[in-house]
Amino acid sequence: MTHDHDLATPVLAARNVRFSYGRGAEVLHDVSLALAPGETVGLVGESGAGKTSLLRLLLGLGSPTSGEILFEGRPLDRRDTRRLLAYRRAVQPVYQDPFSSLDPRMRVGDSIAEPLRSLRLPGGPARRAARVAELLEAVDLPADAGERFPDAFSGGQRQRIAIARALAPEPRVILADEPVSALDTSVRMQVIELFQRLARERGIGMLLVSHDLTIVSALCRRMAVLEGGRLVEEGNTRGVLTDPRHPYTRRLLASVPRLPAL
Ligand SMILES: Nc1ncnc2c1ncn2[C@@H]1O[C@H](COP(=O)(O)OP(=O)(O)OP(=O)(O)O)[C@@H](O)[C@H]1O
Repeated sequence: MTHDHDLATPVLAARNVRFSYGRGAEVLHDVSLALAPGETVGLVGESGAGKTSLLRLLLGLGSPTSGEILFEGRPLDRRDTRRLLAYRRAVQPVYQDPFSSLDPRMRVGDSIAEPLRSLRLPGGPARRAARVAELLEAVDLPADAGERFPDAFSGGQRQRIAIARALAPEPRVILADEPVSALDTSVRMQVIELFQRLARERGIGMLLVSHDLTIVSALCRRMAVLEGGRLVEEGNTRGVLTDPRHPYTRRLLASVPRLPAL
């Protein structure tokens, strides 16, 4: 696998994206957002703003009604299977609910190894087992965790397992939809710290959907604000949180009980 990626080209971008579910009303109106290599971006906005819809399109789980999703600078072509495979390896999701994102009948090690198989990464069983051990260590889980089933683990541990699985194909970006909001407050910060470490040590880019500005300010250098399907503000997180330009962002900030320390 080569790692000499072009540092100037965004890994993933939405360009003038419009989207509606079936014949329903449009839920994304001309949204453009780019993720540079290794960049951490927070996507915030109230419930129904379109955050999850945008994430789904970036994950390839649907197509924009108009506009494009660009991977490494070029639109995705469904017929180009080689490039599609590279995209599926490079862009990995982490979901909100770690209780429904893992197959309860599969041993944790098999769940983590599953993307290696389905994304056709080279290596046989021995190499996969070594990789699973490495991934468990990367997310601070004991080596024997791979032998057990998901029900042996707490919510925070399950989210670590989901993160290990997302890391398996050596992604360039992780798209995380409210990855800690289902967890107990006591373990939230630990999972956030894990994301921070992965971004720092592995240079993995991150698009983090959250309604929690404390988390966004801890993890994301840049942030974008969606309101009613439109990107109304975007910029350096510190800048946006200290000097919000858009009235909607000001209201969002005002609704946070305690402003994150900047
Ligand atoms: N499967 C669906 N079919 C039809 N409409 C949908 C579907 N999923 C979402 N919507 C609608 O699309 C709009 C945007 O929803 P979306 O889930 O993307 O927002 P969100 O910002 O992620 O909200 P939340 O924070 O509540 O998850 C909403 O009006 C929602 O009702």
